[in-house]
Amino acid sequence: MSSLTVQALTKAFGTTPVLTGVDLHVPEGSLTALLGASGCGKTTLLRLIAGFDDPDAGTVALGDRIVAGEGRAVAARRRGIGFVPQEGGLFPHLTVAGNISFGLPRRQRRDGGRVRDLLELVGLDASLADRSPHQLSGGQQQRVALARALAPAPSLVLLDEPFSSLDAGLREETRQAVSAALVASGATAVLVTHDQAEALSMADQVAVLRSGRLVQLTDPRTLYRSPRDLDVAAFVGEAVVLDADVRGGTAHCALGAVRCDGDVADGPARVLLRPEQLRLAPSGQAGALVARVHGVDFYGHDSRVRLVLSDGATVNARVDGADLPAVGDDVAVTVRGTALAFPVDAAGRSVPLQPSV
Ligand SMILES: Nc1ncnc2c1ncn2[C@@H]1O[C@H](COP(=O)(O)OP(=O)(O)OP(=O)(O)O)[C@@H](O)[C@H]1O
Repeated sequence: MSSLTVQALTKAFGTTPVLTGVDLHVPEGSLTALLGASGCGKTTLLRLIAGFDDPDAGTVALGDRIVAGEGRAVAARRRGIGFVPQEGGLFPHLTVAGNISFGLPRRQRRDGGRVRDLLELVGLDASLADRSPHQLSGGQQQRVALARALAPAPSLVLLDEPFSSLDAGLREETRQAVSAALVASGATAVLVTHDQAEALSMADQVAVLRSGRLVQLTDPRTLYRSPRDLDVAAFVGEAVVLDADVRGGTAHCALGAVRCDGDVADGPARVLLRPEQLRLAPSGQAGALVARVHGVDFYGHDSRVRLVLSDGATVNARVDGADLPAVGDDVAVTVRGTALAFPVDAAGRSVPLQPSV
């Protein structure tokens, strides 16, 4: 396995820029999720890394070997990159074993032990080796596709929205199996997704792309807790955003006085909280702010309670437990933990806390 380093990568289709100056380093043996809205350039970046397309400028390197840019354009099949497409892309006329051993040298193809090891790696029973792809579930097909990609011990594995065609239950189970297989094989991997839960739960680091630019690259916890701007905040989870006046590190907003993270300048700001930071109790609690419930969405494991604050602002709280308030109830709201404050400029826009990557 190798590390992956992308530097100043730029690509346009005709006159439309699709990627602009993307810098990305994926350490050896780690998984990076490329996260972004539809059309932001995720697949294009993956294709440039794989060698299916050439960049206009910038470089792609596997370890210290440049495979694209600076006058080099190593062919896709010579990059030693494994690829897992959206819907498996298994060869329908080959068995599972035939698919997995397809990219192996002829001598190794007859080695049944290698296929069994790879099936075990992706959490599938060896008895599936003789089946045809159409005799497998969608999740099993994706695991076979990963086994096929890992078979020739590639320097890098690219996964292009590999779970998007699976239903919710199968998706979670397949994600866990794929994660475990990637870790066990020590693979360096890049996963394209527009699903924030997938990115946060699977990746060592998340690269957030917006309009062809990398706007933030960090570990999942930091991304969720300290997004660089409010758009990233809303993209990686539900956000409670309120206008505030910051004084001495405390934000005064419709939820009362809330301590801010880090050093924050005094002045107008927009503060970010997450819905799970809001605690609800029966109204009448001394000193607590009162809000009216105008909706409850029950999910089983937890619920979203939609609230209207006294100034008319609407916010969502995520609460667990079966003892939920009813629509129309007044509840006391307290805030747990700190808020992230984004200063507001003269035009009333919130200012990012960090430059783009
Ligand atoms: N071959 C092409 N020719 C012209 N435009 C293209 C080509 N491939 C992609 N694009 C455009 O480049 C932009 C980025 O596309 P890309 O497929 O990389 O986005 P994406 O983030 O992967 O989107 P999605 O999540 O919907 O797959 C889009 O506006 C798309 O229309």
